[in-house]
Amino acid sequence: MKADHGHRPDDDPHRPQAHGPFPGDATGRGPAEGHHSGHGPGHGPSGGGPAHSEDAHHRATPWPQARERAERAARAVPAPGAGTRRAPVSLPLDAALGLVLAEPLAALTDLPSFDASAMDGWAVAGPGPWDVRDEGALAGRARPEPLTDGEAVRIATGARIPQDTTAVLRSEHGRIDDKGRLHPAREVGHGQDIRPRGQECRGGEHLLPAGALVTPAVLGLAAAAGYDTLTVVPRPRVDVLVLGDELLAEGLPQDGRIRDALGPMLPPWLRALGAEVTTVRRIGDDANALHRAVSRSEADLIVTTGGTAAGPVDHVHPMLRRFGAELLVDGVKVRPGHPMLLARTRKDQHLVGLPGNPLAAVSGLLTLAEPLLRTLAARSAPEPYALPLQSTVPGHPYDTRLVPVVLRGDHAVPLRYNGPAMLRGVAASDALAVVPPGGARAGQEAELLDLPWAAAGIGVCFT
Ligand SMILES: Nc1nc2c(c(=O)[nH]1)N[C@H]1C(S)=C(S)[C@@H](COP(=O)(O)OP(=O)(O)OC[C@H]3O[C@@H](n4cnc5c(N)ncnc54)[C@H](O)[C@@H]3O)O[C@H]1N2
Ligand code: MOO
Repeated sequence: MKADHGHRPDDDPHRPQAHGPFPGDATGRGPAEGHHSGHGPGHGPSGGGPAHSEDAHHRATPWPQARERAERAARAVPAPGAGTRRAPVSLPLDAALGLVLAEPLAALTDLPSFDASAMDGWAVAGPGPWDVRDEGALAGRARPEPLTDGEAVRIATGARIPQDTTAVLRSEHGRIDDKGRLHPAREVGHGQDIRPRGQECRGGEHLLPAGALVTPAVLGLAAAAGYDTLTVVPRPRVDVLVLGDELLAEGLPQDGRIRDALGPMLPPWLRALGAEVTTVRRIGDDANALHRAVSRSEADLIVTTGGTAAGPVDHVHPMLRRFGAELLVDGVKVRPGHPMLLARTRKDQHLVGLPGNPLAAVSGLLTLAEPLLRTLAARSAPEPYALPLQSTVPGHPYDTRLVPVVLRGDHAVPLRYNGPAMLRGVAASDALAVVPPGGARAGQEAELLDLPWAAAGIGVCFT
């Protein structure tokens, strides 16, 4: 399929910009690289096979709707009670990081669970000066003896307050005279520097709602509130099937064969999107192997790469037909990545077909796999945000473009090397800018899709 798709981008009348630098684009564009913006189905005599006819283009879903459909598809998976969607699981705290609470986090105790000192100093009873007891109260010790009026006892931050304490005097605010009596350097208010039991919450109180993301702070709160395990929505399971006979797993590209870029890229990216990657298989251009792999898969989502177009060995559409799968999205009005697709293979299983061109595959990942996985994992959508573009980005006449950008101050700087077969731009980028049909001028705001590691760092988002 890779030898010749029969497309000739340069012939395309809808190509919005010739090769060459973007007007006003400081970063320019990669050498001799188009974004295939116009080699859409049915344009010109070399427009491709039947799957790429005018019809195919009309069938294609506008980009925003494609994302909504992917979300809706996940919402339509029947709830766990019906025996399909995976039931919530109880996991030790550290294993729950990055997942979503399946039930509200209710405090298992009052917090603090006893009246405690907020400062190092003395617990005092009544107005000073006070007689100081010999023995002090340290954090973590059992209940200290009650104080009597006019008495003080050394106390550490976090230690239990003796009964009848009226305040804590900070160590820097007290002075002991030569007779061993404690004098306040300033007035001490009633209850000062005492953290009363239940100040943060009462036992049973809801601290966080179901649906909250388990962050490191949530793990801390859960531990403080008495939890050893958390009940969370399990990660959706994803099987990745990499198609293409031309792909090499190692060494230098040679003899017309190229390195598989998606096998190494997709599993960690999918994990960053909250998935558990259960299988990664390279299955060449073998229609039967593809059929077998799909029929055996028990994953919530199957992701295939390549084979979405209409070449002689593009097996994804025929395989889906053979399965009687329901095509929910068959092509999207987005560049790169327009042949991407979403199908329902079973009532509790979906398939996202990513195009083989690597940046087109990224586009499909963010357009279809991200909303689907996010919704299956019960995570909320990131707040949409936009920044002005530092330079003009030409658009496709009808389709949305996704363009790698770096974020510099309050601007998004479009990157070169953004062609569908290139990863050089996206590898250096922080986000993809959503460029509407017709393009965007310098200074115009563009919606941004953050790459999952851009804000959080690799260590955080890949756990
Ligand atoms: N007649 C037409 N041909 C094509 C059209 C079209 O509209 N009409 N669309 C083009 C577009 S756009 C894309 S994108 C590709 C999508 O094709 P497939 O999904 O069938 O992908 P392949 O043909 O298998 O591969 C395309 C390209 O990507 C390379 N590739 C594939 N897998 C990998 C991988 N794992 N790592 C690195 N590179 C990979 C492959 O060698 C090809 O060069 O179709 C166009 N054709
Ligand atoms: O331009 Mo294709 O849409 O590379 O994905």
